[in-house]
Amino acid sequence: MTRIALEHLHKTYPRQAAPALERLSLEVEAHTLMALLGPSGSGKSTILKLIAGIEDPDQGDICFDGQSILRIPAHRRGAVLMFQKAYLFPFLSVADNIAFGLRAKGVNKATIQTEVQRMLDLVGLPEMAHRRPAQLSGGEQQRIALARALVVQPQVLMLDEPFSSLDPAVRQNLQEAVRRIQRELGITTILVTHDRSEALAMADQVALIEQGTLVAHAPPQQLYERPPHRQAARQMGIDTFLTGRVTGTTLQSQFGPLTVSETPGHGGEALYAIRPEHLRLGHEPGAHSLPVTVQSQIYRGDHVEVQVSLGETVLRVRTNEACWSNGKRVFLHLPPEHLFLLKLPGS
Ligand SMILES: Nc1ncnc2c1ncn2[C@@H]1O[C@H](COP(=O)(O)OP(=O)(O)OP(=O)(O)O)[C@@H](O)[C@H]1O
Repeated sequence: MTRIALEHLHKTYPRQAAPALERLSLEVEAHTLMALLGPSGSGKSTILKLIAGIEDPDQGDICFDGQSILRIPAHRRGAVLMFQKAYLFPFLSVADNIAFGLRAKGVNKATIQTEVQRMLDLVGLPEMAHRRPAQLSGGEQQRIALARALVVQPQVLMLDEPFSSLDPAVRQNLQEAVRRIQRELGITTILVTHDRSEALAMADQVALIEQGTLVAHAPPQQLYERPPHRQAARQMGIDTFLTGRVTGTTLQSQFGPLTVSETPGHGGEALYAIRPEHLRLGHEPGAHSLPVTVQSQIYRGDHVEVQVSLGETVLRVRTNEACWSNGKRVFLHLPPEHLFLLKLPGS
């Protein structure tokens, strides 16, 4: 039942010119999973380190259910952290690894035994109690690390890229397990990732972090389908932006006139975006098309990524056909219903 509030967090590491976090505020509702998504070095792990008490903020506050935790020592905050590597104790059995935190708390032997088995069942490895970490696969080690983190019944679970060293099948399997367990226990969880699909698949809310600041946060589908501004749209994989004035339903874009169905309600400059999978390529012009030149085509199994140039601008199109030869003049279709408005910078 823990709601986390990060309030104007500011952190500059010693001998660093730029702050790792710049007055960042964010709330994580109780029982939910918040994914922090952002490029390398954007400050995601620093947020976890501040919550865990590994580092202290220069300014700002961190509250659990309205109470500041900054004066509470790290080991009493009830926040556990799981990393990319499992860091299990190699000479202890799986059961002893999981029991470690309970022994440190002086919990009696019978309770420890029950709790360890409960955790092994929870992470789907009920028969593994007597194995050593070296006898487990990478995915199994991560499940044991999760069991070890959860056995102490923490208030907050923090996951720092816990799946990034695993192969895709194991990774998906563990993502699903973590999501199931998180929901079952209702534990407030923060997941750090730079994998967009992972954030979208797992989170109740996704927070986009860039250069130590919060760019946007919203439920995954909302953020993916309607990012609020260009910066968020870029992080959601969009790179086709159109600007210009709208008269009636015609956008006088930098590439030529285009029909839009959503209009800004003012006569000034407007900014539109369209997802790569909503762009269409064709050999014939149409009502909502622009002439482009094919630059390259990359076959990606479930889709083909085609890069086309429109004057100086290069755009990415996601299609199902691999028939676009380099240098060919074709037509890029922009369905009006998929062109959506973004906030203009400073608005
Ligand atoms: N202990 C430290 N001392 C000095 N600078 C640090 C330290 N830890 C992090 N930084 C710097 O702070 C910034 C934010 O780092 P942080 O690890 O929080 O980013 P991140 O988004 O988690 O990156 P990644 O995805 O690569 O793990 C980076 O510029 C990094 O170099």
